[in-house]
Amino acid sequence: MHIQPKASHFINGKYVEDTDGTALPVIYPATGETIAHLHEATPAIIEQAITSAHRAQQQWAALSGTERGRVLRKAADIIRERNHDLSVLETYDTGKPLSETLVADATSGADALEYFGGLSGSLTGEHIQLGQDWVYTRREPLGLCVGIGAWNYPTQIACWKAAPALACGNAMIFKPSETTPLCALKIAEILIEAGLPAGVFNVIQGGGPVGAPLISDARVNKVSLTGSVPTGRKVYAAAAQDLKHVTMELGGKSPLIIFDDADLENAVGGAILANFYSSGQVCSNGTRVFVQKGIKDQFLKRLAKRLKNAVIGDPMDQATTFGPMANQAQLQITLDYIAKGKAEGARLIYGGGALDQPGFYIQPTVFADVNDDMVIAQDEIFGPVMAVLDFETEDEVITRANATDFGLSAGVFTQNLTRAHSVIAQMEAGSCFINSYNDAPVEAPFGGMKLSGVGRENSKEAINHYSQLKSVYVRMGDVEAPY
Ligand SMILES: NC(=O)c1ccc[n+]([C@@H]2O[C@H](COP(=O)([O-])OP(=O)(O)OC[C@H]3O[C@@H](n4cnc5c(N)ncnc54)[C@H](O)[C@@H]3O)[C@@H](O)[C@H]2O)c1
Repeated sequence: MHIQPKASHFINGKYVEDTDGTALPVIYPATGETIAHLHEATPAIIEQAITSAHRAQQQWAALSGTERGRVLRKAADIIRERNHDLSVLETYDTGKPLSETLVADATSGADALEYFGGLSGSLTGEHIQLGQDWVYTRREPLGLCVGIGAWNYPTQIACWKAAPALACGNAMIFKPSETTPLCALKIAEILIEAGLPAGVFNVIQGGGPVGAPLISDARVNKVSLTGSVPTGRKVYAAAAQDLKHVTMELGGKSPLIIFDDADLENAVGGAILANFYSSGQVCSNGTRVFVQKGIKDQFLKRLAKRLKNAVIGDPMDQATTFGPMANQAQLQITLDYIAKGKAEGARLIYGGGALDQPGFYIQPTVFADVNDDMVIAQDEIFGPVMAVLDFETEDEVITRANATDFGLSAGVFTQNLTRAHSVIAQMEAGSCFINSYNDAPVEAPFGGMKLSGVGRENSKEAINHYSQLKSVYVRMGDVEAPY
């Protein structure tokens, strides 16, 4: 297993290095050790990536959808064959336990490539008869797309963006998060091995200073960002200068509503999945857990008991179910929020501190008796901190659940399915769950309302965000001009 990649960037089908770029250490979150060194893209690297992607796009778009799809499906097969190695790499990049990465990262990326590879041969326009004249539509690619990733799901994010973009005949330059630069390079390598023409998918490294010039380049037609709301505002504003297409997958502070009549074990399990998977670093997490008063005490008791079963430790040990945070900065942000929660008077019922060992480890943490106006109930923490809030009535909880500028996800646990559908229909959120939480199959649209995003990833809907329609009017008779 080679952790140090052959070079920092992957452009025009090859690894490329430019050591003039600022050094980017890759830190293994479980130990704090530096495991690889990469370099931020220089202006020369950025130009090389844009030139090669721009050139390769037209050749790629000229293939039939079926031919493009074959490449994507082959890449999906290779990813599945190498799932173990790719999962180990994802664990090195993020610190997430192997027990998670083996089932949720490369496999999810392969699902996206397989799904969009299957769809690409069926992308068609329409024929609209208008008397003897007619209109037909052509579904055309946007051109050159830029993908910018967050650090929590580096393989999945690269594939969720690349798969629909490439299926539609676009080229892509993907810039992973500067803290998790390794996995996207492997995806680029695999796509070439699967037959993708050189230059159609490129990876360059760096932070905001590398992302910004990509967005402002006139040859770029679309930007798809996964990141925080503040970054989303900047990227959206930069893209707006040239009215470029955007997809924005941003942050959240999602509500999970548990009614008295919920199945207790399922509700507790849902709350655990909604807060502690990937050590809480999931955008759609249901971190405001509204629990109806009648079930509250039992819920907290069972939750605390089940949390004791979390196995915190070496992420490479498959028995481990809770790994470190992805980086030191995020660990500190999370600890600061825990301190705020204590200072605000929330009742700490589980966890609450960092682990005294190397690496960025923190305990899964639960606060009860949280009020709507506490900072821990309002801000996205992006760490393993659950805020439990009490409620009494359905109307009350709907109003309080929606009282946020975010709108990524929402969940409800109840055995009354009429109520479940009615409550979910009133949630101002894009990705919702009934008696479940955080399922993200490629067949389902994924994305947020309000400040949580623009556009949708996955499902047939993503095709609309990586292609544009041209309509062509065809006159069969003579042109009748007024003069
Ligand atoms: N909705 C989703 O699908 C989803 C998924 C995962 C994470 N997220 C969100 O991502 C955030 C955590 O990730 P993060 O800390 O990496 O986010 P971030 O906003 O700090 O960075 C995201 C990406 O944007 C790049 N970037 C920063 N400034 C830029 C600029 N001016 N121009 C271009 N690119 C720029 C970064 O280098 C990084 O690659 C959380 O808010 C989380 O909710 C959302």
